[in-house]
Amino acid sequence: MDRILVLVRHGQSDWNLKNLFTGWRDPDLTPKGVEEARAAGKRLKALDLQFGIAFTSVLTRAQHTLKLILEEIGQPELPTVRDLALNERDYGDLSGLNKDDARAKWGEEQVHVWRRSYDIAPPGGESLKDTGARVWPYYLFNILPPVMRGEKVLVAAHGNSLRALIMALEGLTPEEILKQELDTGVPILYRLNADTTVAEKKVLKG
Ligand SMILES: O=C(O)[C@@H](CO)OP(=O)(O)O
Repeated sequence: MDRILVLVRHGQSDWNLKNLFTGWRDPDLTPKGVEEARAAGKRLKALDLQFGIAFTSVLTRAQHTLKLILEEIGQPELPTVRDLALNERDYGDLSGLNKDDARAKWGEEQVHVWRRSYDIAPPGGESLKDTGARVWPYYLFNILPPVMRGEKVLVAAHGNSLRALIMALEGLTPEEILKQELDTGVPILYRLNADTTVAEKKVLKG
């Protein structure tokens, strides 16, 4: 039996383009982001996967990406669950600020720690560890069961909520997850073993 899980970060958002901390704010995709999402759909279509269920966050950029992928693969009516457990890491007080302005104000090093450290949260926001504390149980109780039943599962979410998920899925250490960057609109296909560990990982880049 195939146990297939596909993770995809949303296409470029308006605030990715403007270089703003986004978190739980809700910008839509740019035209480039729309293209990235459609291209992701085309790459998945070429694999001829019939998905059984999709999961996404409550944020527009992830839902829009999912909608475009589902159109491309010819499954626009796929049952979809939306949950804020999959939302982007909450950037707290940094939300809406320009990333270069933040570096000028607080310094390169501090901003890097806020963006990529495992357990240091930006002021008023979540660390990756905090994000994992909501993503991991959601994965275990909601996403993993259909995968293990053989339904192919598609998850459209965000850079840091997916980094948290990947950390658990691949058993990465806090040091290893620091270096993991996810491209917008690039699906990652996992095939799982019967014991839920990863048998195979493919990054579906154009
Ligand atoms: O702004 C955000 O919410 C995220 C993702 O775009 O940014 P970062 O690259 O700092 O994790």
